[in-house]
Amino acid sequence: KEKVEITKEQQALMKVIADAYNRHQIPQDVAKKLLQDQYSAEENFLLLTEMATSQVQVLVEFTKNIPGFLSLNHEDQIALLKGSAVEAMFLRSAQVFSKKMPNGHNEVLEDRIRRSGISEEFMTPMFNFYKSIGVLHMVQEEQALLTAITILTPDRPYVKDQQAVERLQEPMLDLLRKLCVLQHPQKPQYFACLLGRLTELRTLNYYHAEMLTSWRMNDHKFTPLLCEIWDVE
Ligand SMILES: COc1ccc(-c2nc3ccccc3n2[C@H](C(=O)Nc2c(C)cccc2C)C2CCCCC2)c(OC)c1
Repeated sequence: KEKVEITKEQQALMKVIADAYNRHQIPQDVAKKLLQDQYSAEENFLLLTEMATSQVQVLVEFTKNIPGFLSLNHEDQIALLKGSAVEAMFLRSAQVFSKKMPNGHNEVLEDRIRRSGISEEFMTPMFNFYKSIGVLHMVQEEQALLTAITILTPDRPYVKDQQAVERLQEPMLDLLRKLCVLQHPQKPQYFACLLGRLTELRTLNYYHAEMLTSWRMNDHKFTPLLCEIWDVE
């Protein structure tokens, strides 16, 4: 039986990533807001663009705390952020969706999201992903590492020095693997399962632009930051 040990430097890395992740979180209040009222498709779209815009801003702050990220080539830093922002948004949404709330609130939240204005065809892939994340019951550290690993994906479009990104991603993967063995000893496949979620996450990239342009309303307005990050307008 392999004895898994987290080294001193891995403990330090975990602390840096977990602290940065906790510091840079949008409050859960979007779920509370959605539970309070049933908004119109227009109001929901506005809420979505506001949430997504602030999510990109906190993602940049979180990424700056990833050891070594700021020493990457500057164009590559932009390419990594641009390439992972949508996935980080869905990963964050999945985490918010999976949070256990008082009786019936999770069902109300799902219903509000189903009727938010998003078109029918995208609900299945989106909720399938949310539920596949939910059943994993990830701890904060795993969520933080998974977000860092998503950002540090070497084969994003336009990344020039992929090796440099791999060198930053590898220690995160190694640490996450150890954490999974220690946190979920009864689930030897847990680490592989987490990485499988990242593959599922990439498929949502293909849908996101159409999810937005097909939102049940006319004249979809986006912030300049979202035009940069989302393939819209
Ligand atoms: C591109 O299309 C999307 C993306 C995300 C969601 C989404 N899934 C959610 C799961 C739980 C809670 C809220 C959830 N959201 C939106 C939200 O704000 N996501 C969110 C963001 C954007 C940043 C940070 C953090 C979060 C949670 C609500 C925006 C207002 C209408 C209802 C969805 C979505 O739902 C239809 C469609």
